[in-house]
Amino acid sequence: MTIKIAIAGSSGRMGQMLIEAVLAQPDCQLFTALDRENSPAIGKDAAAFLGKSCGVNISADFASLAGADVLIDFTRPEGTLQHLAACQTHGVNMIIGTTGFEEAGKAAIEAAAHQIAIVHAYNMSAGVNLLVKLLEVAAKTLNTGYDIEILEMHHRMKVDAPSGTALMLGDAVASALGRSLDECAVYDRQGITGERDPSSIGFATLRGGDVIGDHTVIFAGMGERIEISHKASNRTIYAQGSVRAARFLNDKKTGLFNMQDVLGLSEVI
Ligand SMILES: NC(=O)C1=CN([C@@H]2O[C@H](COP(=O)(O)OP(=O)(O)OC[C@H]3O[C@@H](n4cnc5c(N)ncnc54)[C@H](OP(=O)(O)O)[C@@H]3O)[C@@H](O)[C@H]2O)C=CC1
Ligand SMILES: O=C(O)C1=N[C@H](C(=O)O)C[C@H](O)C1
Repeated sequence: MTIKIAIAGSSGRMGQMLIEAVLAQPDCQLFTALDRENSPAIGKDAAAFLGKSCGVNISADFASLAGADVLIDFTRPEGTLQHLAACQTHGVNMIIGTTGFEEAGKAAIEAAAHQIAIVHAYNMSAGVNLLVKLLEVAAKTLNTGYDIEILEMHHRMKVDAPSGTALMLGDAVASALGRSLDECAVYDRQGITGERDPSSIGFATLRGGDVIGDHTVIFAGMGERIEISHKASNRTIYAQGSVRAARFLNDKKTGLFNMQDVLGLSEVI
C-alpha cells in the first residue's frame, strides 16, 4: 500500500531532504508539497532542486492536503500550529520535527492527538534515540557524585536554543534521576555564579558554520568523566527517521507518539 505523504517547508533544509527521501521510497508517494505563501518556491516543481521534475508543484494551499495520509512538518512553531489545524480539518496524520515550541504549542499538539495520530520528536535519528536509552542507564548508574552538563553545537542558521534534542536528552536524564528538568535546568552562567548546585543539569549552546547537530552529555565526577556523544554528519538521518515514522503511523487513527515508539525502543530496558 502506498503512503501518500505531504511535506511542509518544502524549500527548507529538511524539506528538501524529505522530498528526496520520499521520492526514493517505492512505498511512498509525494502527494503535495507546501511552503509559505510569500515563498519564492511557490509554483516550482518540488524536485527542481534535484535537477528533476516530480510533477508536484510547491503550493501554499492547505486544501491540497485533502486525501493525504500524513504531513511531515519541519518548519517553525507558528507554521506547524497552522498545519496542525489544517491536518485536523482534513483528517491527515502528522509527523512533527519542528523544535522551539512554547508550552501552549505543546498543549495544542497533545490536544490534536485526540483527533489525528501524531509523531512528535525533536530528533528523528535512530542514533540520538538510542542515546536516550544509553543515558537512562548512565544516569541510573551514576546517580550520585556526578555533575551532568549538556553541550550542543549547531549551524549558524539555527534560530532556537538550546536545541530540542538537548532538551529531550536533559529530560531523559532528569526523569531517570526522578528530577523535573523545569526545576533543575540551568541555561545561563555569567558573573559570580557561586558553586555548582549538584542537583542541576547545565546546558551550553554553541552556534557556528554548517554543523548539522552535535550533542554531548557529560557526567563529571571526582576522578573520572563520562561523555556520551552523537554527531550528525548528514541530514538524511532525520529524513529516513521521518519515513519510518510515516510507515509507523499508517495504521493509526489517533494518539501522540515519539521516535522511541517508532523504533520500538519504548520497551527496551
Ligand atoms: N526533529 C528532527 O529530527 C529535526 C528537527 N529540525 C527542526 O526542523 C525545523 C526546520 O529546520 P530547517 O529545515 O533546518 O529550517 P529551514 O529554515 O531550512 O526551513 C524551514 C522551512 O519552513 C518554512 N517556514 C518557516 N516559517 C514558516 C511558517 N510560519 N509557515 C510555514 N512555513 C514556514 C521555511 O520557509 P521560508 O524559507 O519561506 O521561511 C522553510 O521552507 C527547525 O525547528 C529545526 O530545529 C531540524 C532537523 C532535524
Ligand atoms: O535545527 C537543526 O538543524 C536541528 N534541530 C533539531 C534540534 O533542535 O534538536 C535536531 C537536530 O539537532 C538538527
